[in-house]
Amino acid sequence: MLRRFDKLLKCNLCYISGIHSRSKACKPVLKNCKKMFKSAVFNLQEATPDQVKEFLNSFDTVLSDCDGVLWINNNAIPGSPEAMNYFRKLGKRIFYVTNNSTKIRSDFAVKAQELGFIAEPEEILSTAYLVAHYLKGIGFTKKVYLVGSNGIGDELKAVGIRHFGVGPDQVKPDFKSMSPSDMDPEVGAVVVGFDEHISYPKFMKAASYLANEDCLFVATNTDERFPKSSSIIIPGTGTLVRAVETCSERKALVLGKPNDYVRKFLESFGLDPARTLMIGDRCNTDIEFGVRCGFQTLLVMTGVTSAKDLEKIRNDKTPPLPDVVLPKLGDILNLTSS
Ligand SMILES: O=C(O)COP(=O)(O)O
Ligand SMILES: [Mg+2]
Repeated sequence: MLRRFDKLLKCNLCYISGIHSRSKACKPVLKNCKKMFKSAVFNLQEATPDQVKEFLNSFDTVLSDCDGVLWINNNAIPGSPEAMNYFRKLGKRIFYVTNNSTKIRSDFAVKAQELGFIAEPEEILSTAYLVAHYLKGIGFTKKVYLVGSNGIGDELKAVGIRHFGVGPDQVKPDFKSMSPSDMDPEVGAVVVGFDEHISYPKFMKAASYLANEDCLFVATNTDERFPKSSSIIIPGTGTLVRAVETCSERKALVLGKPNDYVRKFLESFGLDPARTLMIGDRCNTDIEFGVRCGFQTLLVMTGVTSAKDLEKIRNDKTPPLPDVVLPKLGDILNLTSS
């Protein structure tokens, strides 16, 4: 028999697929479904204390996105450390799954700890780490031309892969004077991650290496923007990846959420998808990833995807909607104490 909370989720799915009113399973919870007509996803704040309890009992593993769920830049989102630590106290296994490539795992763990989260480097799954793991896994022995930061560079170094390219390019007085002698014949892969020193010469080099079809093209993620704390837009890594794809006329192998490499990597931990919760602030990466993996999904509204975006996604039916939504992760604590 379906539990009450499962029924709610089912109704949500029925509604999205447009067969809500014909589904018998929905009838017992039509009252709740009416609320969903407004919000399109189940707002956990509208759950009864028993439903919240059931929700908390319905997963053993929590995968949380970082930027926009746990913190923005170097500031914790109020309540997020307490909520994550509460999950841990309940005995949940925790993984921090971030598309961010600017740090090695141990530095991410230090950042998390400084912001109040209990975190170990082994619990961090960042795209810098994934790139090194991927290249090592395929036995890559050549050099990497890296459009990215030291986060990726240090992870590559840790697995014995040579790389160069971090930091500002040595721009010649006239960029058109770049010649084949400026290219390193040992390069066998171009890796693109977040690079605050991105420049025209870097695009020229990346595209020129990629003109050799044996040269691998790997990217960390395609997030369009970082979550913002003011009206200033901070372009995300997707901006750079799409630019290199354009000038190289090739498609990158993208390792970060929502792509398959993260799922394959997590498989080694033996997670039960039905009892895993993916928390995110972005529907086209975090929630899409959770849905592809068969996880439960929780969207918080402290990062990229806004209520207005959700409405648009509901109409366009893409990317997938989350199962449940909360204004911020810390709100879960208020629901459990009532
Ligand atoms: O760095 C990014 O673009 C996003 O990082 P996130 O996956 O932790 O939100
Ligand atoms: Mg995020």
